[in-house]
This record gives sequence, C-alpha cells and structure tokens, in this order.
Amino acid sequence: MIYTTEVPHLNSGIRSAVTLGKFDGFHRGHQKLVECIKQKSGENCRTIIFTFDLPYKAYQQKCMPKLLLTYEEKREVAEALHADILAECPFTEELMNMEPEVFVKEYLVDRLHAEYVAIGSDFHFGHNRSGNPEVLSALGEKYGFTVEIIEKERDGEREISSTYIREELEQGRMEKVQKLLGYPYFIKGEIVHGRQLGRTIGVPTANLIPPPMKKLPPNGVYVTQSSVGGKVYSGITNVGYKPTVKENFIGVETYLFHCNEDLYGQEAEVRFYKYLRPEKKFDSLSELKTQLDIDVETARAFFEKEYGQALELRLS
Ligand SMILES: Cc1cc2nc3c(=O)[nH]c(=O)nc-3n(C[C@H](O)[C@H](O)[C@H](O)COP(=O)(O)O)c2cc1C
Ligand SMILES: Nc1ncnc2c1ncn2[C@@H]1O[C@H](COP(=O)(O)OP(=O)(O)OP(=O)(O)O)[C@@H](O)[C@H]1O
Repeated sequence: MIYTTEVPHLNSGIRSAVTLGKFDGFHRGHQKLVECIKQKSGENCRTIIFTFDLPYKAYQQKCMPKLLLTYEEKREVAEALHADILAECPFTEELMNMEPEVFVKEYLVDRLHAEYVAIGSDFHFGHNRSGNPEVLSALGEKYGFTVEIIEKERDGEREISSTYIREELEQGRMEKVQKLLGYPYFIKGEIVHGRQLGRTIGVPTANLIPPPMKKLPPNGVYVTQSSVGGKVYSGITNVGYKPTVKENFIGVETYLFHCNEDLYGQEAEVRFYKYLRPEKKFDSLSELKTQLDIDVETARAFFEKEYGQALELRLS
C-alpha cells in the first residue's frame, strides 16, 4: 500500500475507485465503503482511501483531539483492508473553503482519475459543507464517474460513527466498542520498565506508555489479550495512575498469564475485551494482590465462557 499526505496524482491511463471521509477507527461502516471500492479494483484501477487529517482549527489552537487510531495504526489498518493507496491530506483552510466542484474537478478528476466514488449518505465536503451526496452525484454525471451512496451501517436504532464509538469507549463498554468497530479496541506501545514491585507480589507486569494521541478507555481494570513477539497472551490490564503506589504518568499495565519471558523493549498490542472494575487505592500491596487474584479468576471465567478454552498461550 502507498501512504501519502499529498493528493496523489495518478499516471494517465490509471483510474481509481475512491472513498472519502475521516475514517477514525475504520469501523464497520467505513469497512463497508472500503469493500465497495475493492470490488471495482482491477489492473488499471487503484483503490484509494482519501482521508482528511485533523481539522484546521485543531492545529491552529493546538488542541489535538484524541483518536481511536493513531496515524501509524490507521496506516496499518488500511493496509490490512488491502487498499492500494491511503491519502491522508492535511485539512487546510484552502481545502475547507474549496467549492465542491473545484474539489471534484481538481482532486477527484484531474489527479485521481476517479471512475467510482463510494460515500456514506451523510458525507459533506467543501465550503460550508455545501458538498453532499446529491451534489457529488450531479458532479459525477458531469465529469463521468459513478457515485454510490452507501446506506449507513447501523447498530439497532443508531448509525455507527466514530463519535458513537468514542462515547461507548468513554463509558468503558468494550464489548459494544468491539461490536461497532468489528475488532477489539487496542493500544500499542513499547514495553518499558516499571518499578518492578509487581513481581514482589507474584504479579510481574508489562508496562507500556500509550501514545499521547490515542484515546484511552476509562481508568480501571480490563480483561485483555496481548500480542507480543508473535505470541498472544490472555491477561488483565490496568489503565491509570496506580494510586496505591502513586505513579505520575498514565500507564497501561498488563499481567500476562503464563508468561515468564523478558519482554522489555518489545512492541505489544493490548486488546481490550471487558471492563472489570475501577482503579482503587489499596492500603498495601498485599491487599492489591488479593484483589488481583479475584480479577484473574473473573478473567479466566470470561475466557472460558467466551472462547471455550481458558488461558492457553496461542501463536498469533
Ligand atoms: C491487572 C492490574 C490491576 C491493577 N489494579 C490496581 C488498582 O486497582 N490500584 C492500584 O493502585 N494499582 C493497580 N495496579 C497497579 C499496581 O499498583 C502495580 O502493578 C504495582 O504497583 C507494580 O507496579 P510496577 O510494575 O511499576 O512495579 C494494577 C495492576 C494490574 C496489572
Ligand atoms: N455507519 C456507516 N455506514 C456506512 N458509511 C459510513 C458510516 N459511517 C460513516 N460512513 C461514511 O464513511 C466515510 C467516512 O466517515 P467519517 O469518518 O467522516 O464519519 P463518521 O464515521 O460518521 O465519524 P464522525 O462521528 O466523526 O462524524 C464517509 O463517507 C461517511 O459517510
């Protein structure tokens, strides 16, 4: 897959099937659009996910919103979805104020040579959001490309959207988040040294510092699975500041079941399945240990119920 932060300019003779939007999370609705463009792909037709980077105002005000997927993760997911090109264009003032027809002519027609464009029924673009599916369809007729307006993927009464998923994530409803995304929410990072107190109570842990832009679930303890060095471990993870030992930065700390390996410096992907309880301040590490024993049992029961097999180590 080609990744670019510019508007691609395809060689003459090469056409494209394009989908447009922000695509934070690449949730089930977004995946539906990607499937549509993939059906059009061929020898002379590239599939292009054309996404807009953060709102211009966010840059100006330096208030970066937290994202479901970091830039790097977005690239990885787009790659896994088998798109040919991911174009992540800065959402400049120019782009924001562009008349819909200028966007269509200069970008979709002159540069991308679009023959097919798939969008959701609520997609808006250009000056004052005046570009919408009807406008795009009319411009498609004028410039000779097909526009397919995809009915929005729903979860019961509500349409699936990145906003909906962020709301559910903020409530720690990880099963719902997984259902809406179509994959479990994950946090990635390098395993770093903690204070190494965990092992003194028989609970060695893998600590990672989440990327600053990544949206985190609420502080608390979760049933997770972690992928490290090609192996998948079931486990329990604490997100927070460890009030018992008073950490001064937010961490994602996992007790990996059946793991005796030295994992420092390795990249881990922690997948969140279920919220268990809030983070608590304990009077001693041994009281914390008593609670952790209960958490392990709850996680074991969860894996047994959901997956039949308990805590076996798997190769990913
Ligand atoms: C599954 C899990 C749950 C935890 N729950 C809490 C908690 O409720 N309160 C708390 O203060 N620390 C909690 N911790 C963090 C412990 O305080 C921490 O693991 C211990 O102090 C060792 O930290 P270290 O790796 O920096 O040495 C939890 C850690 C894990 C892995
Ligand atoms: N549930 C859905 N089903 C089908 N298409 C969707 C769905 N949600 C969004 N889309 C389409 O996917 C593209 C990218 O969506 P975008 O990320 O901009 O919106 P969103 O997921 O609704 O996020 P937000 O909540 O931030 O508005 C757009 O064309 C949009 O219309």
